[in-house]
Amino acid sequence: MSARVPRVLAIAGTDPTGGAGQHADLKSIAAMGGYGMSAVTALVAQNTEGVRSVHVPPADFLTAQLDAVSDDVEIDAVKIGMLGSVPVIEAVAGWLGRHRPPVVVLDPVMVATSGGRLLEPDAEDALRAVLGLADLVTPNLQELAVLAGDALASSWEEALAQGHRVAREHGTLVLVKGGHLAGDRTPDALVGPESPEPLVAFDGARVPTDNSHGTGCSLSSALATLQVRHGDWARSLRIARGWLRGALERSAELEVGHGSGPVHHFHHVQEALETWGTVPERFSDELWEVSAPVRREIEELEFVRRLGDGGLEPERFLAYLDQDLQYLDGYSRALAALAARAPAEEARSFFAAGAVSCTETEAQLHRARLRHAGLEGAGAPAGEVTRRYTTFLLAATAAEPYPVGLAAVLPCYWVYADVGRHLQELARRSDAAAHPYADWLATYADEGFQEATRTARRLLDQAARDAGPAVRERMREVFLEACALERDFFAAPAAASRLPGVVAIEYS
Ligand SMILES: Nc1ncnc2c1ncn2[C@@H]1O[C@H](COP(=O)(O)OP(=O)(O)O)[C@@H](O)[C@H]1O
Ligand SMILES: Cc1ncc(COP(=O)(O)O)c(N)n1
Repeated sequence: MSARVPRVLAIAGTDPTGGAGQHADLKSIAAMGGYGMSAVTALVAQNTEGVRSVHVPPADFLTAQLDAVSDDVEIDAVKIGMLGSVPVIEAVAGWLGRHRPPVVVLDPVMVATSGGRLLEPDAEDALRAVLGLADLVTPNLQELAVLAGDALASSWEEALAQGHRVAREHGTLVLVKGGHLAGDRTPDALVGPESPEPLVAFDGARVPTDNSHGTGCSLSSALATLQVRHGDWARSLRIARGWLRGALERSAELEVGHGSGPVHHFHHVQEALETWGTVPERFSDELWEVSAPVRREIEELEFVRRLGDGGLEPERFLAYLDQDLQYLDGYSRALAALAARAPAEEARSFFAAGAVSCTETEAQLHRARLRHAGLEGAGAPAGEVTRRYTTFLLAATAAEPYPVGLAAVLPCYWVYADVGRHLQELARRSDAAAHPYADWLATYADEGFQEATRTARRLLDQAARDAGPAVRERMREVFLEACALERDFFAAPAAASRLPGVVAIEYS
């Protein structure tokens, strides 16, 4: 199975009402996850009620379109629909001879569901002659009879026999379709040249609707796209049938035209659109907004104000650093736990690298500062807030769903980066000739840290998009709880604290 987006070219006529021809093809290709392209064989003035007139541009112009595509784009599959006339059939056959893509599906369009002729009568032989160029041919019952040179099949068994004859004569697979059978069943079967027994057959109840304009076009282009993905016609047909059934069932929602209306190609996207509507474009924007009061409280803390203006007593700063060092130990473990649970490689690498950076870079910087002040790192026992915050992080990252763990670790990046910007601003405004913490504050504004914050935020938005409403609600709760812990952490050194070797400092 190929993970790439299949590049599928539809060679077909037009339908200005968008339900059949290449318009249906492009929608079906996209609906099946492919990238659709189209070359026009004929311009058809038609609607859901009938075909009014057909204009066939010179065959050379079709060749020019086809060459323009194949000279530039690697084509994974071609779906051929309305060909219309002998010169057009020859142009397509000539091009296929030069640029045969791996998958070729031919829908031998002859007459529209609404009744108008789409193939000149003298072109039937020419069309028969090119059937062998296709891997799969998808005639409806009437077209099958013409290709088999027989009368319209009056039963499913007769249709299968005709399908086998066509398959044997042209050495290709034939999809025998039961859409035009009388009765309330719509079977489809794949028949090969070797045996009249179908390679695979599906049956299903007819969807009670008149909106079958473009079903043949839609099914054949969906099959071409799916075949690139799966390389298995039976599997492709199973998927395409399931999708087309939904498109027929939901066709009335479109309210297009007065005749046999089009099918709803993107019925399966409707629900996704409704879900997306409930998720803000960036979930993190919403989190940021609800956390605004806590962030204001942080900015107003005496510790933060004094750190910003440089007036903070060194003992309190060192006590803060000492607790932060112990916090980093827990944070690093939480990031490692999150990395282990990250669903994709990017997030796994990012958080694993974050865990390493906590212990190798940041903790080392803290230790160096503490040593510089004559203290060994992690001198005081972990304070109550430090313990509460790290326990919370470890529980969220290890035991809650991955998006919730991510919401727990994000404030440490984001609130920290934000507080850092605020502190830098305070430092710039302060008249302290030599700000004692200037170099330390500069690390907050470090571009690498800001970039890491942006990445963590993007990963959270990604996780929120894939999560359900209950998980998003929990993400909101946990994010707010982490913001409150950030506040408490900054507030803690405001209390007197004690580090070994430092007099009269007590950390709460
Ligand atoms: N009312 C319906 N209910 C369920 N499936 C249908 C219905 N009408 C057509 N189909 C399916 O649509 C596909 C196109 O079939 P058909 O209508 O025979 O071809 P065409 O559009 O080329 O005339 C087939 O898979 C057929 O089974
Ligand atoms: C340009 C064009 N191509 C094909 C069809 C067949 O449509 P249907 O699938 O309804 O038979 C059509 N009506 N118009």
